[in-house]
Formats: sequence, C-alpha cells, structure tokens
Amino acid sequence: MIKILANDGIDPIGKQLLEEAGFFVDTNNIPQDELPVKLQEYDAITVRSATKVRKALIDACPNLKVIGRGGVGMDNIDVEYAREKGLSVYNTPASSSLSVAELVFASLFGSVRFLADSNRKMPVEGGTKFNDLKKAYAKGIELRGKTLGIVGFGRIGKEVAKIAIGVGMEVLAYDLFPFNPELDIVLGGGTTVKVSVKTSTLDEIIKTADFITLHTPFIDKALFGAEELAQTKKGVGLVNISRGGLIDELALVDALNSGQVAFAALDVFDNEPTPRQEILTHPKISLTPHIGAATNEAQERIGVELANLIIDHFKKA
Ligand SMILES: O=C(O)[C@H](O)COP(=O)(O)O
Repeated sequence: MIKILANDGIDPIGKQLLEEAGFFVDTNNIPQDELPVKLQEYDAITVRSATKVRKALIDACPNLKVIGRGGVGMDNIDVEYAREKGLSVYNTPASSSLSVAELVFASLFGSVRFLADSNRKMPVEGGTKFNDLKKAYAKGIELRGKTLGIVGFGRIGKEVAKIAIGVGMEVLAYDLFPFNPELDIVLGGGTTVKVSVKTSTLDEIIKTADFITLHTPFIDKALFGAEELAQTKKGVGLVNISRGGLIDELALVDALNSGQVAFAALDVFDNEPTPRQEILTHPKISLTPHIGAATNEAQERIGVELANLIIDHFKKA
C-alpha cells in the first residue's frame, strides 16, 4: 500500500480522496529532526511551508517518490535536487490566489484605519484614554481613487488587481515577464467585465504608488531596501504577503520611524517562525502569522488538487 505522510496536514476532503484511491494517509506531524528516520517508510510526503525537505532528508529516504507542496512557494524544498534524484515534486499554484488577495485587502483596509494598533491599545488604554485614541486614529485614508502598485503580476497579483479595480483604485502592475494587462472580473450574478491595468516599471511604482503590494518569490535580496524605501512617495503603505526578505526589515523600521513609510502590513518575515521584536512591536505594522492561504476554501482546493496530483502520479507509475 502507498503510504503518504501529510506532515503539515491536509484538508479532510483531500485526505478522503487519497484514502478512496487506496492510499494510507498519516496526518501526524513528525518533528523535523525525526523525519530522516521516520520518513523512510513512506512513499510520499506532503508539506506546507513549515516542514523543510532538504537534500539530506531526500538522501536519507530512498523510498520517497513524491514531494507534494500544498501551496505555492517551494522555497522549503530542494526541488532541483529532488528531481535530479528522480522524485516528482508538485505544488498547487492556483488554489490560494483569491485568499491571498483578500488578505491583502483585509490588511490594506485595516491599515488605513489603524485597526491593528487600535486593537493593541484599546484593551489597555480604551477605558481611560478613549478620546486620546480617537484623536490618534483620526486621520484615516480611503482606498478609492488611490494608486496601488502591484509588484509581481502572476495569479495572485491579478486577483489583487481585480479587487483593487472593484474598490475604485488605480492599478500599476509590474512583472519581470511580459503579461496581458487585461483581466476578466466575474461579478456576482455571473456577469463578466473586462478591465485593464496599467503596465508599469518597478521604478514608477516605487516613486508614484500610494500603496505597494508584493507578489514575487524571494530570489536573493530585498526588492525594497533603504534606497528604494527612500524613493517612495512619502507616506506610502506597504503590504508583504509574499515572502520574508523582500522588504529589508531594519530599513523598514527606519522608514516607518521617519514617516517615509506610513504603515506596513506583514504576513511573512525574515526569521519565521520567530520574527524580530522590532517588527512584532512596531505600532505602524499590522501583523499576521503567514496566513495568506489559510482559509477553509483555499485549503480545500489545495487538498483536492494535491490529492489528485498524487493519485495521478501513482496511477501512471
Ligand atoms: O506559498 C504559499 O502557498 C503560502 O506562503 C502559504 O504557505 P502555508 O501553506 O504555509 O500557509
């Protein structure tokens, strides 16, 4: 019987599909340091971003045939090495785009009305300094009519653009690769509307956008270091629900303190799962613990897609 270890969990429907196909699915979370021994008895492992599947683990498990990533980013997997060793590596790139895009807007709407800081301070100061807090949060901003720069115009960037257009924002989109700026927005009731974003350069986005959201993988250095942050429109808002490291965190703290950057909304961090204190405690940062894809709907789509990929793999083998 094919044995699958879903080390970071899998949606119950995905699990059920695998079991109906005749596979044994273990959803126990085996600690990273025990995997080199315990994973040896499995044919496949599925992970999210927590479990690392590095060269040494791959070498320790010669029976392993498939690595499945329930999600998009594969930076926790030595993908090339695994493929060189004859393993198949799958991810589910489309299933979570909408959930990530919705978190971008949850973060943006929240940040322009100081929700994160207000929720930190109200339980402590709300009873005695209500009117002081009311004043502190008096300069909210509307999103309608503002310019959103989207850096990385793949599946997630496009979903972000659709919501932004619905909100009435101007969208500047940049990607390393050429893309079609036209998008179809499906409205409630099923009507489809064709819209278009403005193709932009990274430089134009840095210098002119009111808000910037990042949707690229982390390659080797921060896209937004001190130099780029200094060139942004004063009072820009930044959102990173992509990968830690894309914004230089120390430069960001400086830019927030000087007022160059008005706020940042971060779902991903340099040192996950232990982000630095300066980031965790900054009043102008809205924080979430890497939950962009963490909705019931996205996880169900991911589980089903991953299960079908694994079933197809072993059917063909
Ligand atoms: O790359 C991804 O799909 C996201 O960062 C989600 O990661 P997660 O599966 O750990 O939530």
